[in-house]
Amino acid sequence: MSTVLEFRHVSASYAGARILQDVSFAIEEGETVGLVGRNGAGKSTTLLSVYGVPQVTGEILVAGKPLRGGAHVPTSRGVSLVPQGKRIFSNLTVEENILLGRASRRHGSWTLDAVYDLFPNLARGKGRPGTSLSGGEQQMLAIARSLMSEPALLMLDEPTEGLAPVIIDAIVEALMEIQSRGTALLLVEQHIGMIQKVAQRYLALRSGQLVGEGAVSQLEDRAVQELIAL
Ligand SMILES: Nc1ncnc2c1ncn2[C@@H]1O[C@H](COP(=O)(O)OP(=O)(O)OP(=O)(O)O)[C@@H](O)[C@H]1O
Repeated sequence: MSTVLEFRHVSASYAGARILQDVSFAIEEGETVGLVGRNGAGKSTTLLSVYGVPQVTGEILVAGKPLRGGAHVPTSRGVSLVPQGKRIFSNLTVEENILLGRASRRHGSWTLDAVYDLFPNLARGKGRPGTSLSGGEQQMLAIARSLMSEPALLMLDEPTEGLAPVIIDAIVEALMEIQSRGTALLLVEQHIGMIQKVAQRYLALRSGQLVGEGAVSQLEDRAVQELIAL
């Protein structure tokens, strides 16, 4: 099995303030990993480190090779981020927003038809402005856009934040479908239930340090819950 993303002794800071400290982990092809921890633990910073948003030391490897260069590099090598806040463009239609994801196109099976099969609501609203969709549909749109780059690893930053339970169920189902096609997922979520449904393994951050990792079944353990203060 090969590694899609690896952090080796990664530290990250914003304007000299250290946020992540000596974080090391690896994500294998096709697996789903939940990244948990309380507010401010450094979960988003971990995802953004792949794009060089904070200042990073240590080594980040994508598909086994060290990452260097511009922000497009992770995407062209198979890592895509669905950011917190979705970043849907209001001046573009739903379909135009989806097609933006093709900028770094690799070979694969995520065509427009395939993402419309996954999210039929997007097909029905494809001519509408992206931001006219509901919050849940905009989240689906952000996921669809990322899939167009044919990621080997899709990273999602709190994809269910602020969504109703019925929409969360639809997102869970879609993530399971994406997973069944062999895409690895790195999922930042406050909803532990969501991680338990979708992920096989968890990584726990506290104050910028990796303080635990293991099978998701261990998230029930009192000791683990106390560690990450869920
Ligand atoms: N652009 C930035 N400049 C300076 N500090 C930042 C910046 N972004 C995040 N931080 C700080 O880094 C720390 C970690 O934030 P981060 O967003 O990674 O945490 P998180 O675990 O994702 O939390 P949340 O669940 O609240 O999103 C916080 O103290 C935050 O204030």
